[in-house]
Amino acid sequence: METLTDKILSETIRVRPKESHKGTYGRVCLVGGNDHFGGAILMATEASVYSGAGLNTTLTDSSNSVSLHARMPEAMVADYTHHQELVELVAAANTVVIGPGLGTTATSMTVLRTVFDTVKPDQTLIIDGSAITLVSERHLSLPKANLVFTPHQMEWQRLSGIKIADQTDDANEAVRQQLGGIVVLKSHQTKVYTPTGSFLNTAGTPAQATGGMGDTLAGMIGGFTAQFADQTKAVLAAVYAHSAIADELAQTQYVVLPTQIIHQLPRFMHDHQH
Ligand SMILES: NC(=O)C1=CN([C@@H]2O[C@H](COP(=O)(O)OP(=O)(O)OC[C@H]3O[C@@H](n4cnc5c(N)ncnc54)[C@H](O)[C@@H]3O)[C@@H](O)[C@H]2O)[C@@H](O)CC1
Ligand SMILES: Nc1ncnc2c1ncn2[C@@H]1O[C@H](COP(=O)(O)OP(=O)(O)O)[C@@H](O)[C@H]1O
Ligand SMILES: [Mg+2]
Repeated sequence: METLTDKILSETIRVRPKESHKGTYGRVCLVGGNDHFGGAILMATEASVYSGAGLNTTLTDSSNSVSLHARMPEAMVADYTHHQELVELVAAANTVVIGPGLGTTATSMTVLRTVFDTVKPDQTLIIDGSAITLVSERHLSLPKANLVFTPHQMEWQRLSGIKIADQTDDANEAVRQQLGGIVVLKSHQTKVYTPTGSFLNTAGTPAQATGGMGDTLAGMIGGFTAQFADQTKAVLAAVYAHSAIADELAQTQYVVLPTQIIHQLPRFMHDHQH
């Protein structure tokens, strides 16, 4: 297993060409946030915006619309129960993030099915949080797309059937092969299983153990994959940057909040562009 270092940042985060516009930096569609978990999709969206994705649209419960706009006028917002709008916005995206705060109700399931039925093989689909739980419990078949799963250990237990104590590299990689795509197995030492090898993230700190930290990572992976061509490197760079920023902040902070990581992103990416 390879260890992730700063190198992945300079290999991935490109100096922006002068001749470019918002369309150059990708469209991200973020789907989630029910009437109880609005904060999750808010953090995912903010992470994608601050990572530099050119256009960001959030599909969520209508009760989250005002708070989302108030925090992030940069993002567009639509109601995820409007079927046609959901289909059109998902179809127009380069990257789709589904799951942060989506919940596991009948509405959550309808939204997830619509997204799975709409995505195409050239799109990147990040499956996080409740979406992983729904896929596991309802045995949903997965769409053909560049799939990125971002489970924590309990969500991986649900999805893979491997108990946390038995989550060895060989067992995890075997299930990744069945699923296809990339698996970001989140823990105090996150491991990323990809078709081209496995990677260990030694960055990160217990100061990160706060609700919303994974929602933030999902949004960052959205922003990075929409902008940077090599999808595997984009995922690895997002995973590393998320923890490396937390390590910087933890030098002087007891806890690091997800939104604090988000607000460091433009500065951190500036310092590591190549
Ligand atoms: N502000 C918000 O709106 C928040 C919404 N959230 C959303 O809530 C939904 C449910 O997600 P949860 O993860 O809370 O619930 P889950 O029930 O999926 O997982 C949490 C359980 O897994 C256990 N666990 C074992 N190993 C773990 C590990 N390495 N990391 C994390 N947990 C581990 C925990 O102890 C806990 O019992 C998701 O859609 C998520 O996006 C959470 O992200 C919390 C914040
Ligand atoms: N002790 C820890 N050390 C390093 N990273 C941690 C630690 N605890 C949590 N994290 C990181 O925080 C994130 C938690 O993700 P997740 O459990 O999905 O959070 P949420 O769903 O609440 O947003 C992951 O990226 C994980 O690696
Ligand atoms: Mg999570």
